[in-house]
Amino acid sequence: MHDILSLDSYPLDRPGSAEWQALVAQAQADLAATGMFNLEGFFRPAAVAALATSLAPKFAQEAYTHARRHNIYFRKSIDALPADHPALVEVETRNQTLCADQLDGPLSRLYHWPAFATFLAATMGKEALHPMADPLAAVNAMAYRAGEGLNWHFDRSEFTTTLLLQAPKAGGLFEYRTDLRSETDPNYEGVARLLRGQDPQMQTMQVTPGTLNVFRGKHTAHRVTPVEGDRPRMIAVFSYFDRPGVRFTAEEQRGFYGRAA
Ligand SMILES: O=C(O)CCC(=O)C(=O)O
Ligand SMILES: [Fe+2]
Repeated sequence: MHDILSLDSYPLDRPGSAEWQALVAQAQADLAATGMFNLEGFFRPAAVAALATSLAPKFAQEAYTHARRHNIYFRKSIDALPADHPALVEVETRNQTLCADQLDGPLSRLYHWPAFATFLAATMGKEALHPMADPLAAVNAMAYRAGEGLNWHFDRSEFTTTLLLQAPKAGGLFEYRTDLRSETDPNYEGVARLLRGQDPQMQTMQVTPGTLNVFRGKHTAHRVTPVEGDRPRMIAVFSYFDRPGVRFTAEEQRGFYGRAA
């Protein structure tokens, strides 16, 4: 893994060592304070540049154009809400996705490296995390070209792990509103206010390519604003779960990837 990861700075290959424990403790402190942590330069700059270059033609030729209108919940309806409630207002998303079965190479290697899941589990205070058994969802790469983004949503999984591969010239900002809802309070009025663009607690995160970001997105609403300019924003998304064998349903696969596998 030394060829692609900065293991001198981020000793994921030495689980249990003092320096590994210090890194885990720092990540946990960041998560508690801000709902996320970033490891800047986690992926080596040369490796991340090479990966972006190698993925560009794949995006052009093979990617699924994910284009749809959806609400912040990615659900057709919410039992407690009338269909015209402002929390259900629809937004538009459009981006390019490469699925796990289209990604061999460094992203797949990292996803299946047991020490990566071990580290992520430790930061989350979990005994273990497991790769998905889903041939499409496990690890994805997404590209956002000019005018494309990912609109407001809550994640289905408790947290999301991403690696920025390429930054756009402008736009493509990651905007988020921490703890907009909770397990006990859906805060529909707060959701409506955010969607109206009137939430003063909305924040923006900017990271450099090669940064590993772990983000608690289940209750923190977030979006990627439309990219501007001719350099796409490219990002990898890694999905792990508490239990082994997790798969999307065929319907979920078709919704996200336009095909089932
Ligand atoms: O592209 C990003 O930075 C966000 C990705 C994201 O929110 C997701 O995959 O759920
Ligand atoms: Fe998300």
